[in-house]
Amino acid sequence: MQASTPQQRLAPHHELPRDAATVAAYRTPVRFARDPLAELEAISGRAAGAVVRLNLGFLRPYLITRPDDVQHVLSGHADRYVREGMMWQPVRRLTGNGISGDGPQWKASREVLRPMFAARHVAALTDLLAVTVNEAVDALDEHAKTGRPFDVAEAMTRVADLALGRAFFGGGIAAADGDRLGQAVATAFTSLTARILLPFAPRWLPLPGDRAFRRAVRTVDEVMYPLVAQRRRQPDADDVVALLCQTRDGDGQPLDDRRIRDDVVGMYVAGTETTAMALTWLWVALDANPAVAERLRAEVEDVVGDERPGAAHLPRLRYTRMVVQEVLRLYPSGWFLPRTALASDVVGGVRIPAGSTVVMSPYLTHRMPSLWERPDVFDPERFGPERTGRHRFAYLPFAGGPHQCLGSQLFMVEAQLVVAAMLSRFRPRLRDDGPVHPRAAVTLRPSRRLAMTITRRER
Ligand code: HEM
Repeated sequence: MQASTPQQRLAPHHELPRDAATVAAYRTPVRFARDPLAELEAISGRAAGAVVRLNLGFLRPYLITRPDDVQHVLSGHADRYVREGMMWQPVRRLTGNGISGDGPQWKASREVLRPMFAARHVAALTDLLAVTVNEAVDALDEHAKTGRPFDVAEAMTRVADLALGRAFFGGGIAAADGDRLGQAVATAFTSLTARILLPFAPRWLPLPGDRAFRRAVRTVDEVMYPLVAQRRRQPDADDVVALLCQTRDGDGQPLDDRRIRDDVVGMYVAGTETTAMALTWLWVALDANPAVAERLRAEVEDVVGDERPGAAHLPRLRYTRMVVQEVLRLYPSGWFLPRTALASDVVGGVRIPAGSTVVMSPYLTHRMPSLWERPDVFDPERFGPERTGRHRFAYLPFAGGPHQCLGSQLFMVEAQLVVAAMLSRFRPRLRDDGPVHPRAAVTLRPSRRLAMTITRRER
């Protein structure tokens, strides 16, 4: 028998599972509370891809960043990990247990919803999206006339709300109800922060934000249920609510009102804030990278010129697509993905006991120096056609595995249209109000308000 070499003895697959090194993040509570992202980035940098356990005092999640390990949890062994605990429990009080849940109810919802996001359907939706985006960007013209700055995040939220609103509700929702729904969902989300940060607080213990949350959920119901009733009376309408009203479940039964309400709200929650924040970061990235902005402007000029951007322009807006992909690398709206382990497991050589919380973070994986050359540099060329061979889970703004985002194609189309509509009409500039960095909320938000001024493009 041949003796093993030291390298063979050290090879990870020969090692016995070990306990994770624990990082006492609670020892630096002030730093952690002030800027959890920066702390997590520092911890992830020191761990260099190893699975570590964060001791946050009240919660001790395992942090998983290496693509192989992320793939293990999200895809290869996804059946061992569920969306329970941490942020999921509170979110579900808004969205119910369908598409944003897990288990059989989630599966049934996913099967019903997936065909609605197939390429064929997205292509059919593109014209509607183009009209919506063009209208929303037209509305900014007043700022070009007056020179008055506007809040970028608010403007992008409006575009995202309108776009998904039209796709989901067609003309079936009055503008005022659309605004009420958008605001209620946003309020419900922000008022959940305390519940998300204190996942073990019992339901009976009042926390800040609880009342606002309950009010917001009531508003969501007041808008949604009448809408479902209306669509049941108009079965030929062509939008997502109408399609759901016509759908039968696996047993051939129509979907009940509650299920339609839950899945539409679940998709709305998943798709609006994420889109709005990604579009907001886009302008931050362009402002900080004038050479990229100039090349983008030239592409839009060349492809769109004086026309109104639409489906026909999209295939040629190649650099635009690369820029959007790079925005999602540095600023992935869905920056953390928590799961609960159903059974004990071994990930990256580390023992994960049953019941543990594990957290994957596209934000951290996208910034690992072992995966990305000069990870802090904004460089759309990373997504050029010749760049292949990357690990599937090195880049995961839309996650992966069975819960992979349903709206990724819709988002890419919308983002290309927004860039093209903005740059074919305006020259945008952010007001210089000092540095801005990502702040961790349910999505990745800018650390301060961002004021934009626009002037009309000279023809
Ligand atoms: C920049 C835009 C977006 C980002 C970064 C994003 C990101 C994500 C991520 C990371 C997940 C996986 C969550 C998990 O694994 O627990 C997800 C799921 C989901 N996303 Fe998106 N998303 C975006 C836009 C959209 C849009 C426009 C829609 C439209 C409806 C949408 C609908 C969904 C749905 C329904 C799920 C749940 C899928 C499931 O669990 O089966 N997303 N998204």
